[in-house]
Amino acid sequence: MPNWWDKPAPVVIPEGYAEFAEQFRILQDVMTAAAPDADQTRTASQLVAELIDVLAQSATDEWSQLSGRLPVPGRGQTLVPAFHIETETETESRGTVRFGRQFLGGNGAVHGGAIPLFFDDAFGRFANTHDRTLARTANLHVDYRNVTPIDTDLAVIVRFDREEGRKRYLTGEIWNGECLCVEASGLFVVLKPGAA
Ligand SMILES: CCCCCCCC/C=C\CCCCCCCC(=O)SCCNC(=O)CCNC(=O)[C@H](O)C(C)(C)COP(=O)(O)OP(=O)(O)OC[C@H]1O[C@@H](n2cnc3c(N)ncnc32)[C@H](O)[C@@H]1OP(=O)(O)O
Repeated sequence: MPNWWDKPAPVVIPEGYAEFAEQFRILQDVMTAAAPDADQTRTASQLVAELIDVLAQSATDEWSQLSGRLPVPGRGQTLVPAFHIETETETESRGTVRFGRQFLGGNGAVHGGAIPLFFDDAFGRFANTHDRTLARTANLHVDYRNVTPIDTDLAVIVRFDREEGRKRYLTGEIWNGECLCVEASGLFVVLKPGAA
C-alpha cells in the first residue's frame, strides 16, 4: 500500500484549486448563516446537486486526492479551519486562523470541538514535517481560557517543545489581540516500524 509520507504520490495541484477550496469554505459559512425560503432552498439544492456531479467525475482514492495536501493553503481540508502560516522554524510556527460562521458554537463563540480539531491538524502537520518520521496523536489537551470569537483574525503560535524517544510534545496558543483564548498541548508518538 502506498503511503504519503515517504512515497508521496506526484499530484499536480491545478490552477484555481486553492481558490476553489477557499470558495468551498465560504459556501459552508454562507450556508450556516442563511435562512433561505422554499424557492431559495430548492435553487440552492439543485446547484449543490450539480456541484456533486462535477466533483464525483474525478473521484479517486486517498493517495491521489488533492484535499489534505500540504502545498494547498489550509491543505484544501475544508473541514478544518485554515492555519495561515506566516513564519516557521523547525520548532515554532506563527500565523493566523479565522473561524468562519460554520464553526459557531453559540452567541458568537467558536464551537468547543472545532478548537481541538484545529490543533490536531496544526500539531499533526508540525509533528510530521521538517524531515520527521511519521507520528500520530496520542493525546490532546485544550484549555479554553476565554471565548474564542468567530469571524475574527486570531494569532496562532504552535511550538515543537521537545522530543523524548518516540514521544513528541507540542504546545500552542490562540490569541485575540492581547487576550489569550486557548492553550493547547499534544503528545505525538512516532509509529513503530511497520505500523500504519
Ligand atoms: C496521521 C498521520 C498523518 C501523516 C501526515 C504526513 C505528512 C503530512 C503533514 C501534515 C498533515 C497532517 C495533519 C493531520 C494530522 C492528524 C494526526 C492525527 O489525528 S492521527 C489520528 C489520531 N490518533 C490516532 O488514531 C492514534 C491511535 N493510537 C495509536 O495508534 C497508538 O496508541 C499510538 C501510536 C499513539 C501509541 O501506540 P504505540 O504502541 O506505538 O506506543 P506505546 O509503545 O504504547 O507508547 C510509546 C510511549 O508513548 C506513551 N503513550 C502512548 N500513548 C499515550 C497517551 N495517550 N498518553 C500519554 N502517553 C502515551 C507510552 O506511555 C510510551 O511512553 P514510554 O516510552 O514508556 O515513556
